[in-house]
Amino acid sequence: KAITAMAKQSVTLDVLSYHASASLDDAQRLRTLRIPSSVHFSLHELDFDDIDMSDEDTLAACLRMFLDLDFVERFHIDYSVLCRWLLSVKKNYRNVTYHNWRHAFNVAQMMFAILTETQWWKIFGELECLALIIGCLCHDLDHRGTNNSFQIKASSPLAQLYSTSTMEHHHFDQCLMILNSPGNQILANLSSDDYEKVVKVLEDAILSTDLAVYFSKRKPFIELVSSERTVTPAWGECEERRGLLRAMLMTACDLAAITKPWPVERRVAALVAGEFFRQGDLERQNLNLTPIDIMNRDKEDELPAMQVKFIDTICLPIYEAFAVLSSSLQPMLDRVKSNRAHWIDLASNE
Ligand SMILES: CCCOc1ccc(S(=O)(=O)N2CCN(C)CC2)cc1-c1nc(CC)cc(=O)[nH]1
Repeated sequence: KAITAMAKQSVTLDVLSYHASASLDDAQRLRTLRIPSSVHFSLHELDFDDIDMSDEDTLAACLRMFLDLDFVERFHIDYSVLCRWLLSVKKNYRNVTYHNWRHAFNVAQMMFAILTETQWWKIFGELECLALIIGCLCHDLDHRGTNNSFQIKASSPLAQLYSTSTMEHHHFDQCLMILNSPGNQILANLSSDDYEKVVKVLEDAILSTDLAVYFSKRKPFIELVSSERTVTPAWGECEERRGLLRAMLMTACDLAAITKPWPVERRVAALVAGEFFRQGDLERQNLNLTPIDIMNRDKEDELPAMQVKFIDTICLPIYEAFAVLSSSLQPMLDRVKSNRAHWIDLASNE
């Protein structure tokens, strides 16, 4: 108990020292920006690509999402606080190859696009939509570019704090810390009842991005989809069904690069590979371990075959289920299949 408390203390100090709130003039500048429309930013598009956007554009696009989902009015969010909160969230992503601010931003945009294109925002209601968007923006906060098994193998301070879903618990911790930091409290004007509901949904959403949790929830979700075939208004009254759909939505948005046009998928896969290979290097150098294949630079030419396995075992089941639930999501499934064909092509050319 004492050890855990000390570990928490030392990690918290380490994390607090890292936790940086946005500077006042950054927030002031963002505050005075004119915010273009969601059409200008293509925020409703399922094939969205952030490559041509500046960091400032991504922040303006987040403000646009909050404005269009009516969060600012409905939850009386102070606009300056929202600007500072967005900057603080962005600042607490590290400069790693893949799990950085751009990844979080893309996940949030995909959530916005799916909730609006399917009209499922009506099923979840404003509170749960607010939690989902905040959850997407915060779901990988302070990621170090290494996965849960690395934390355990390195017996990192985070692994001493959380033995399961190690990183995801840390991302949630960081999310709460920023939400409770002075000048960043975007939920300050929620009733305590609403605040508690948002935080509960937020925790479930962020913890759902651990693929281990996805594997445990996927079977009941697929059974629900095959019996229900569509999301009816009745789901609005069923906490269990909404919880399952929220969890699957987080995974679908987290892995959505696989559903994007080939130029996007191949670019993002290179970032994922870069981060995996760096972890493999760390495992060799620091832990004196031989990395698993996906993180082993020496097996780089097997990457296309790995992507095919990733698509078959993890991606196709969830995007097939979503295409059944809503025909507006069919283009995502179609692109997963065409990306699979590209990876097969590259795998056979080795
Ligand atoms: C691109 C570099 C290789 O990337 C992969 C290699 C293998 C597998 S896997 O499905 O076999 N599997 C996943 C679960 N692990 C525990 C064991 C390995 C997944 C990926 C992959 N993951 C993501 C999510 C971060 C994105 C992405 O594009 N590709």
